[in-house]
Amino acid sequence: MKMPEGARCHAAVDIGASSGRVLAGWVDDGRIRLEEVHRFDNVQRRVDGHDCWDLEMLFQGVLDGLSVCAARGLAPESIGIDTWGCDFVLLDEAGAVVGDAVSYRDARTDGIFERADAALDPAWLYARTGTQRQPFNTVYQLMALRAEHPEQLERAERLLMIPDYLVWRLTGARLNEYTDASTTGMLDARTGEWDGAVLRAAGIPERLLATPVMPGTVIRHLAPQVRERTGFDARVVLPASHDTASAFLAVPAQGDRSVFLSSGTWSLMGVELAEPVLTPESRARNFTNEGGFERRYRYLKNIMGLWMIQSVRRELNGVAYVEGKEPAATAAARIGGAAHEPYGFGDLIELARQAEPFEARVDVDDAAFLAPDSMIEAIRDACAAAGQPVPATPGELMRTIYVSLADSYAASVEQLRALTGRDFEAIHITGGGSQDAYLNQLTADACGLPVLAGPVEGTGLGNLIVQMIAAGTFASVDEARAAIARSFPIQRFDPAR
Ligand SMILES: C[C@H](O)[C@H](O)[C@@H](O)C(=O)CO
Repeated sequence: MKMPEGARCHAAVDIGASSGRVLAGWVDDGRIRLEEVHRFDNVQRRVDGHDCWDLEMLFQGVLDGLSVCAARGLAPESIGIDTWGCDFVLLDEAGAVVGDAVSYRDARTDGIFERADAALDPAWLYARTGTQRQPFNTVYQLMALRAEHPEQLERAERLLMIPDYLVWRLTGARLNEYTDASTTGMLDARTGEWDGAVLRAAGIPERLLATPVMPGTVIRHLAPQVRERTGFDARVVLPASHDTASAFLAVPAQGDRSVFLSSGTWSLMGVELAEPVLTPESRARNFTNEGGFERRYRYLKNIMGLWMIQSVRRELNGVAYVEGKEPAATAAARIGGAAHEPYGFGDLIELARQAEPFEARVDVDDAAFLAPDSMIEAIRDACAAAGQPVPATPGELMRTIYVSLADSYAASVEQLRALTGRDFEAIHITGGGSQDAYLNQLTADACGLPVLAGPVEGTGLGNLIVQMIAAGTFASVDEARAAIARSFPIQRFDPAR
């Protein structure tokens, strides 16, 4: 696709748990155009007994992508970065990284609630922060770090979330962006400021954190050494740095009768609200109140998502999730996996279809599925423990995941109705998972609502529209969403009953 002369180009750096992308985007004749200019791997490695992100690899991937933009004549006027939430980097006074960027799936927070709850009463914490209870929330990761390496917290001067860290590498600005800060479990949900009482109770030094900066803020130009490497200059603008915040912005819905589902490694299902919901009922259902663009709230549930499918696929294909960890092989062999290797996602969907009417259900939100040595065994064990049929083939295993995910979506929609008092007309699914027609149909059937699938580029697109709003191309999120609706195909799935 050729960018017309005079079009204003922006670059979205969008990094997920297994890969990163650099997208160039512009508006042409009222439609948003996108081009993926670069894709790079995001690999975790074992460092000192922990699963860690490779920060250098990520930063080089960003620089490579920006250089490709310039080489293709798509030098952007602004750049925004979004990534997954909860994970962070510590810097010392001189700007050296302290410790490692440990992944949220690392075992350091196993059993953390037993160790943390006395200091951080869960009901008290939820009433202040409105953050769902997940062992990998930044606040719990920091408590685990303090127990293992108190010297690191003492040495550290600043905490940057992963996108903040990359912004710092690009510009030299050390800041904390608001939407990603809201995944930490340390923000006051009402004010959007760091909650001093929570920080003190958790033993986290307040000096680590700076006043959260809102998405849409223009930060700085690229640092001189970065400019030299990329071959152009640009402003770095804060998008909604948490990828889920960006994904929700890209949902082409108007009004408040839609459920949003950002479908990728996680399934993030919820709605946009003007105020947080901090009630005991909301806590009991483990809904989270994450911060969004223009202080809107993303009221949602983190559902285990396509991670279960990705993990089974890796296991069947004998691929390790973390470099340096042996992939589990025996479980794949037990269900006849090796016979068909390598499996693509399309193969697995087809096998699930062929396994119908097999049905077994697991609670996809069970912590047993967060980072098991073998996802295949974890699912089979959960079925056996619940007296369900135990999947014996890759197809039956896939059916179990699909049916269980659709059930979990249906339960979340019911809970959203009860907790928000809203009635819903449709479920909008964005992200890579929106391409899975099999899951879309199961979701429509289980929820009894039409599914509107697309755009596939949820997170990157949301990143771009905040840059476009900052540049004055769109006057509002509603205007940008209307442009998304006319720019990308949306596929409809009606419930069978
Ligand atoms: C830790 C998860 O990645 C996070 O909670 C989720 O919201 C996300 O960032 C999905 O990409």
